[in-house]
Amino acid sequence: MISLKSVSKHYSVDLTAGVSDISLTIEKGQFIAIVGESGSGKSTLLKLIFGTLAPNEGELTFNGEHIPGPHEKLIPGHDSMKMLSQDFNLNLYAKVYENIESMLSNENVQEKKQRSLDMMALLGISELAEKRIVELSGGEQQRVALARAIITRPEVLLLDEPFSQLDAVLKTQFRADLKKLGNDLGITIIMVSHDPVDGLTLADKMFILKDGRLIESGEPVAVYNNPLHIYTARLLGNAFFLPSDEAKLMGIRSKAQHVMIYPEWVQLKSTWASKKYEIEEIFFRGFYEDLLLERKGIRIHAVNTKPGMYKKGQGVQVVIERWLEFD
Ligand SMILES: Nc1ncnc2c1ncn2[C@@H]1O[C@H](COP(=O)(O)OP(=O)(O)OP(=O)(O)O)[C@@H](O)[C@H]1O
Repeated sequence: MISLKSVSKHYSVDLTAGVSDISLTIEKGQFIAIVGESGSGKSTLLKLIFGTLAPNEGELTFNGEHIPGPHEKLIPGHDSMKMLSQDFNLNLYAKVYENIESMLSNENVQEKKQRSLDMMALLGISELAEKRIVELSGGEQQRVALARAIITRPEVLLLDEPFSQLDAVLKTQFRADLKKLGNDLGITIIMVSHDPVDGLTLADKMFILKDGRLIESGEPVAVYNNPLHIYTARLLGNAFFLPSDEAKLMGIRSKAQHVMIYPEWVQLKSTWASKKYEIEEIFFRGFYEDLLLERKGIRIHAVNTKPGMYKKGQGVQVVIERWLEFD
């Protein structure tokens, strides 16, 4: 439904910045995460899709029709899409329900009221209806902004760093809200986030950007477990990398330059293939421990899901069950 063919956008001040030669498709109802390090072109890509930036080259279509750029429309931004940006764009001194209702036309006042009530109920903010925006917390404001964005039933919701204002608890809640909304309303959601966990937990498909280029894409589980690039592995997980000579000392034979291992691939168990390591440090992480293990001067990490089981300095038998090779 959204299609980009060889799309490039370069900013005149810096011709290396922006995005280059991006081709992709997004299906109706998909939850998409655009992930990449800072400056990789995530926001640029989002604005191109919305139509608030025009490409220098290539073509963008929505349901088969050209996406008009900012110079082709009186009010830039596609009519069937809504962008929820980091500055919530709320009327601070108006009440919550007024902020939400103001998105709808006055043609049918009764329907307008009902839709606004339904939307507040859906997002769990009904009890805030009569409060003014200035009286709300950042997380509550974010929900009102989301209600405003989706009350007009856009086909596509674009989110630029939607969790930036939220603490850990609210973030988890808001993630769940978004996932539910996508499912319940069938909205296509395209989210830009610098936190890979957002993409891994929410997205049906991830697009990985590096230096303005789309270097890989796919379902989160596939991209996480079989990244094509070191960059992606570094971005998505707590992967650690060993040069092949060090990997050899761990019992891993590889012709590639680097071996990449996720801590969860390191198993603490004794088999014919296990090697002895010393627990150099234990980092408590709540429901699990991150163990720093050392063998012949080389350090690796392991996940221990039974905190308290091991002591610092203890020797343990370790099997590295899986690794990936990169040149
Ligand atoms: N209006 C602009 N004028 C000039 N250069 C720009 C402009 N907007 C973005 N850029 C440059 O284009 C590149 C990509 O920027 P973009 O904001 O798309 O990246 P991003 O991945 O969203 O970054 P971040 O995670 O830091 O928000 C960066 O090098 C940035 O400096």
